[in-house]
Amino acid sequence: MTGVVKCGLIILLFDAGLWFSLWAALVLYECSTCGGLAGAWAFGAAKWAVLHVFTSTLTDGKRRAVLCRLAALLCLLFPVFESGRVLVAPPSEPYTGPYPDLSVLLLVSGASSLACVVWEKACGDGTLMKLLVRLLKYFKPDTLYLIAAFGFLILGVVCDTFIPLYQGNVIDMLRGRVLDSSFFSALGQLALFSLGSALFSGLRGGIFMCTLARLNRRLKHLLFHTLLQQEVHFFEVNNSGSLSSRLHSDVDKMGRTVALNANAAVRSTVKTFLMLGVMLNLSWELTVLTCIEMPLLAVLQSKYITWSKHETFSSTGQEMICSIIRLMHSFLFVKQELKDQMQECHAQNKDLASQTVSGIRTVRSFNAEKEEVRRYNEALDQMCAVKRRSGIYSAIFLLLRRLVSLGIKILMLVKARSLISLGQLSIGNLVSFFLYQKPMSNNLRELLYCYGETMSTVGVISKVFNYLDRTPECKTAGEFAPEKLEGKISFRNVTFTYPSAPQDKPALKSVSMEVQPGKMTALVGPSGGGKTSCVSLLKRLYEPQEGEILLDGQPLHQYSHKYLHQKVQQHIHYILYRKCLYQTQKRHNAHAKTSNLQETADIGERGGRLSDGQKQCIAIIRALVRDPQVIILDEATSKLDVQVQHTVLQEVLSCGRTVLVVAHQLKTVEKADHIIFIEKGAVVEEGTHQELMAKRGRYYRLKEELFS
Ligand SMILES: Nc1ncnc2c1ncn2[C@@H]1O[C@H](COP(=O)(O)OP(=O)(O)OP(=O)(O)O)[C@@H](O)[C@H]1O
Repeated sequence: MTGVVKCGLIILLFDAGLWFSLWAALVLYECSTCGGLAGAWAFGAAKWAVLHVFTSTLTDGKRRAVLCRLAALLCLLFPVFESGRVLVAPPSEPYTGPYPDLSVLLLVSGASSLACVVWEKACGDGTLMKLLVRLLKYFKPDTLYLIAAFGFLILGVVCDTFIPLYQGNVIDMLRGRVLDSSFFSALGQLALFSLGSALFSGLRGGIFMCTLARLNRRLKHLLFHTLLQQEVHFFEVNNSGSLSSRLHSDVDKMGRTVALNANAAVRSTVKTFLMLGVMLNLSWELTVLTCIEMPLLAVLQSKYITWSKHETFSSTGQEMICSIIRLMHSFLFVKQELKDQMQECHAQNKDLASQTVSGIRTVRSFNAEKEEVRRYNEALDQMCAVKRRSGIYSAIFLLLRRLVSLGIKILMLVKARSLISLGQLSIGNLVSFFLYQKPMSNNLRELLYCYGETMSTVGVISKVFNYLDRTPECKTAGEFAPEKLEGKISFRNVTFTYPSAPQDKPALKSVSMEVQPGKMTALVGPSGGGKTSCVSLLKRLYEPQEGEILLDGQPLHQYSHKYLHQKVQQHIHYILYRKCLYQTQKRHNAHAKTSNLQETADIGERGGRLSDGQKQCIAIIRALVRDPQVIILDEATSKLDVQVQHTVLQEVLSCGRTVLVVAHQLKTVEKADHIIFIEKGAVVEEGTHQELMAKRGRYYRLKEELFS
């Protein structure tokens, strides 16, 4: 048992002692009255002062917020409740003050402890509250909608609350000899409240849904925008699946949690208090019996949790108090856990099926159909097992819940019989009470469910906020955008290590090279030499750790982002829409000459119905659409035949463009004005094809190796 729980119990006992002292004094001095409401408040205030000192002594002066809250509740709940009761439903005899009543003591102690536990578990270290407050700020543009929705919610709840009361009144009137006019007026009021409830609930629901849709749109837009600002390395360490899940399911979930749960929590809280007031007014004895049902169900639930973890009903020997403390937190959590598992299984199954279908060519070539079916079967079995567990859970819990409800109902009927025979309760009142009982339990259950749901989204909300708060780790672009660009590129002592690679394994080591404007320069070398890394740096996908890259003598990062990416283009196999293809086709006749693509042709998903050569043609021509001054071709023509390669290169080299070619086919680069040989991240040799062949160095040997 934790120290705080021990202290809490001692405070509860001490408070009970103070109550008993008051009652003993009343008996001793034969007082029939104790100052009425003023007496209740004076007793509460005096008790608060004593409990405050006692709590400080107990905790050696260390202020424990939870214990202070408990002391305050123990002292103030009673006078607040009594004042409300006397003001709302004045008793027939004058109120005498704090009277000796054990049920009052138990009720106050129980309600205070429960409130503290719920507060402690719900707010904990304040993380949840901070996250929720931040999330609520995103609702700011919809403040008016929210005010309207909550207004309708409260009106709907008030109407809802009075329906059973009027139903009971109408039933009472059916039995007695009452005037037609009173009967019809009660019926009219009942109809009015029912209509009001339906109308306000409908309006509330509609406005909440609209607000939620607007919030989702806002959050998704913001998150998508933030994600697209991140550096490339971010996308290397976060896979696309998890980012897309953040963007879609997580944002939906967090919006839904706050909007719907806040809606449900406010509705249930207001309803609970209103109903509790009416029920206490009808019969406090029956109300106490009703309130016992929920904690009992919670105990059953916690027992089930123990059973589901150890697969046995045997007692774990845990102390009762500890399990009660954990109770509120764990209530409905098995269900939540199973729900999470089920979602995970769904996602896995979906992922597996879509991976297999999209990679059907690979599956077929490896004759892996049977293996894929087996894997899918395994995933389905897992899903079945979770569903079975969930089914067993539901069946057991439903049975126990029904038994508890039945037991409580029998007790209530026995008590109601004696109250009716004593003339303290009418049949109509009893019917009203029963009509309140079920919604009351539902409200409490809904409150706990909202709490569970909100707790389960803490992780989701903080993950989304982490992404929203993330500042990209790349240099911000400058504003430089000259009218004329020659296209001269210089690498000066560039050293670069990929963020995800070990620091002692640089991809480029002190690379210095020049790409002359209006000329074709080729980067060649063995695989993994560093050619693509040069291209990535030129496109500012990464920043070099040392050295600099200049474009027409200006550091790359000084250029405006838009300008740089308009003027320096790389062909990329990035098939988006067919529309894009035909825009391209209109501007470049070369497309018609090279790709043989018909306007009506369906290119399939991600251009799956195009040949590799056609894809390369489209990629090059699309890069040309923006009329760049510098064009990068990284293995861009490897799938084209010699004739088409020639047409494409002619098109690319027209208009005095600077062309940087990366190719393994040395035939392609022979025509280049300048060839740079890169190996192990360093420039090994450079010159024209003839110069390098005459030199008989690495270029010559690579060509010989390829030829042989
Ligand atoms: N995203 C990355 N993260 C970490 N290391 C990388 C990454 N991309 C490339 N590398 C490493 O950097 C080195 C240079 O790779 P690069 O892609 O530039 O070579 P390349 O010459 O273009 O090879 P290829 O001709 O096969 O395309 C290699 O050792 C490679 O493993």
